[in-house]
Amino acid sequence: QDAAPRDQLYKALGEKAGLVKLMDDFLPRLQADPRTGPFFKEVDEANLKKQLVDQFCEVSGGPCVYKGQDMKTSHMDLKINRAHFNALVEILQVSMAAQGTPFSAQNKLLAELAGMHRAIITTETR
Ligand code: HEM
Repeated sequence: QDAAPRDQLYKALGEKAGLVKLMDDFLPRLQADPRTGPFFKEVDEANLKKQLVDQFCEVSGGPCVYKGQDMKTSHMDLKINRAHFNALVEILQVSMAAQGTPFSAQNKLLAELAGMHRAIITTETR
């Protein structure tokens, strides 16, 4: 059997245009959800969107190079706990489902991102 091409997930996410559309849906949901909204009140939205598109593109095997800060540095002052992290993952899944992303691709992307939890979660307190 041939190995899956390394950009298979990127293609399933609809490539760059699909990721831009995903972020157009995801960021407003993050802002509207009471669990995550407070974190995103004063962020530079255009920059965050660009960084997320590049990061998800790279993580999914696409032809992008993420040039933002590493996950530890960008989240260290935010006091993110497990509940915040899980809420973001849940909202991302809702967004991917709304885009019609195939379920297997949803799960592959979430598995990649789940591996970043140690860098992002910095507190046990609520
Ligand atoms: C797997 C989960 C996550 C990923 C992949 C992720 C990814 C990113 C990326 C790529 C950036 C941009 C960094 C830069 O501009 O250099 C960022 C910034 C940010 N993230 Fe996350 N993040 C995750 C979880 C979370 C969670 C759970 C929260 C809060 C609920 C959060 C809140 C923020 C905020 C507020 C910023 C903007 C920081 C600023 O501009 O000062 N992130 N994230």
